Amino acid sequence: MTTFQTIDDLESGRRLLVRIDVNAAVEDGTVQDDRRFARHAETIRELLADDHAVALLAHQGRPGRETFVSLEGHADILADHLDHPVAFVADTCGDEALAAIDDLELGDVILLENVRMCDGELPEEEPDVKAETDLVRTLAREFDAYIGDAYPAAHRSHASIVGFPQVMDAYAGRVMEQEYTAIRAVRERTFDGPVTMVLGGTKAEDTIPILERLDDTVDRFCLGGVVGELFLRAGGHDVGYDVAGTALFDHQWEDHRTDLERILETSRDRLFLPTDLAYEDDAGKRTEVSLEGTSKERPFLDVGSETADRYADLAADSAAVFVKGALGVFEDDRFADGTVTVLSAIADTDCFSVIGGGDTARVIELYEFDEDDFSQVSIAGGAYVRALAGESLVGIGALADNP
Ligand SMILES: Nc1ncnc2c1ncn2[C@@H]1O[C@H](COP(=O)(O)OP(=O)(O)OP(=O)(O)O)[C@@H](O)[C@H]1O
Ligand SMILES: O=C(O)[C@H](O)COP(=O)(O)O
Repeated sequence: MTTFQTIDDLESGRRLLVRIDVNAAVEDGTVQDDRRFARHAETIRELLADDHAVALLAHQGRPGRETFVSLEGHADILADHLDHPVAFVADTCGDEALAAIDDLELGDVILLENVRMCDGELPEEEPDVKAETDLVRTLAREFDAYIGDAYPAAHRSHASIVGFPQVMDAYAGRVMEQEYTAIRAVRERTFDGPVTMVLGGTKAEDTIPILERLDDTVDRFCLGGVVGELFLRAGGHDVGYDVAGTALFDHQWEDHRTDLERILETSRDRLFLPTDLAYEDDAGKRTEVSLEGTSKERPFLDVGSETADRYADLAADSAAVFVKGALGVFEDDRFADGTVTVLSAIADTDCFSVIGGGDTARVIELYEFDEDDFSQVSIAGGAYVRALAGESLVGIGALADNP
């Protein structure tokens, strides 16, 4: 078992650099979901109770995307959860940040600007390369210790995840510790009956390794969302094309076509694909169409009800169900039916269930599911499924290697 120091091992009254992950859905510049904030607030609250000074480091979105915004609003949300001031600093490792860090006193919390605005944070590189970045070299000397709490980003070999533990005393925060322990326990379980995985969402790069690596654990994969459409396209159907300028489909098709076609060929008996899809008609209403009636001129935004019912039956008949990624654009309630139907079936049975995905976990709140109806809800997406598939996460490895 991987072992790392946790915040239980910290002496009180230290100056701490704490990497959290409050990356959230953002619309028109505003954060739409506070689940990750609530979880990290637990770690920060404990650190404050032990009289530490806390500087938070976090990211939001990726350069070039609409969700790549400042963390100013995030500081307010965090302060609400903590019921304690969180001062936002509009700089990450320049003079303004260093001045704010200099002023930091025990019991204070500051949030530094989006770390992905800093040179050196991206791209993914080896930890020793990341340790040499200006970001790490500059901030490391300002603190007594680094706390790695960003479990949802623990699969990314970025400077703020793997660089600091190379050069600083490092500890896991509560989110890192709890999510790691919970997924590890799931991996060790065996189930008396079929195991089903519902895979949707937008990221083929997260889904493809799961399909390959969970081959002997999962008996059936129910596919939907953008990923499901890409598989349908690999099977020769007229879906999975960029028709609304999103660059969600065609780029992923170019990058992953060979894998999609190969997996479809080799795992056909385990893959369940949509047999109908839903779209917005000219009157703005949800309309469903069977696969024979699809056209590449139209965006599909959800699986149809025949597919949703079939997936719900498979889930209800399972000993365990894992969910990653939504089956449709659930943020629009016209296209939430697929995801909500399947989650309702899972909630209504007593199978073991894990719901993961930073966006997907939002469905629970938006559609008023009771979290207790699921065995576990992870705030992570890519990290959760990689860990479930037995991959080691670089962010965990970095904390474990810390002397
Ligand atoms: N057909 C579709 N077209 C466009 N977007 C879709 C479609 N189906 C699902 N989505 C979108 O997929 C998103 C969830 O996918 P994502 O890959 O971000 O999954 P996640 O695992 O929940 O999150 P993360 O990996 O970021 O933690 C939702 O916001 C939903 O709107
Ligand atoms: O939301 C996530 O999955 C993590 O914060 C990682 O974000 P990324 O996929 O942009 O690296």
